[in-house]
Amino acid sequence: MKKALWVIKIGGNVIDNPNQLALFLHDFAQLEGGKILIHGGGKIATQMAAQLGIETQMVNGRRITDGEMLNVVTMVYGGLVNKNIVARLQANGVNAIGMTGADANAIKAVKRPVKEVDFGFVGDLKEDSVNQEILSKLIESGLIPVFSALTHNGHGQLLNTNADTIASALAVGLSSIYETKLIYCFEKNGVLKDVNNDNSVIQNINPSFFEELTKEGIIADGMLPKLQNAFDAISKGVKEVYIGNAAKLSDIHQGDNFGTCLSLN
Ligand SMILES: Nc1ncnc2c1ncn2[C@@H]1O[C@H](COP(=O)(O)OP(=O)(O)O)[C@@H](O)[C@H]1O
Ligand SMILES: CC(=O)N[C@@H](CCC(=O)OP(=O)(O)O)C(=O)O
Repeated sequence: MKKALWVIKIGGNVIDNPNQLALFLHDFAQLEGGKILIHGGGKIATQMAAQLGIETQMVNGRRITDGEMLNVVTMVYGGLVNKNIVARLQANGVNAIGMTGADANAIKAVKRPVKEVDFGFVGDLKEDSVNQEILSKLIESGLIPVFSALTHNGHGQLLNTNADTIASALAVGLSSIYETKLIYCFEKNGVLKDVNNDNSVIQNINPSFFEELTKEGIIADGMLPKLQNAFDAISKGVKEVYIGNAAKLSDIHQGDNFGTCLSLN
């Protein structure tokens, strides 16, 4: 029987809130078994870029990343955010190790081809992007990898890669070794019928319902790529995918109490 592995993504709005982040990291530390954390930080990168006089442009939930913006996201995701999270996890008794895709050649990406939009230094992931061997070695040695939203192309180029996509690729890539459970944590209670009403959680979503909700405009903005990545993971062998509130991570063992559950049927 395969061992269980939690693959947990924490969103940018929680990272930007010190109290919520502290609570989440405390609960993450209590989760038993193998685990990986993936963090975003898009909101902080946008703020930092603005302070440097660099304008942010997002298309379909992805950041246009020219050379200057790549420098900003490398400093923010790979430095400021990643190292703070690692230090706080260490303080919670978790032997965390900060990672980008370049470290230990953990995740290789290809620069997104230029079509209607030139995204610049943005990386797309492929089926074989995740280095299962090195990651399972890290995990089996008792380390807890903490990934930022950066990958590399194997030729010296760092690439900015959506953190939801990295989480999905890690869950898929490691599913041949572990029974992976992918959990997207953010500041709301789940996928909501009314984005302003945290009591309107939709408990189950399958692909046809997803299509319906998208057409009706109920699912929009950053929730769109999150759900696309979530369904991609399930269709490629990830057993469980949930989207819910970072503050309720300790409920995850009783699946039904945690946000929105995604399934193929
Ligand atoms: N139906 C929905 N339910 C919940 N959030 C939604 C929905 N539609 C759009 N959103 C928006 O999507 C955001 C989450 O996406 P994003 O900001 O990219 O999060 P993260 O940083 O966690 O990946 C929420 O903060 C919310 O504003
Ligand atoms: C290519 C691309 O868009 N990368 C994302 C990576 C960060 C991220 O995903 O952060 P959140 O999870 O906080 O949104 C970005 O730069 O915004």
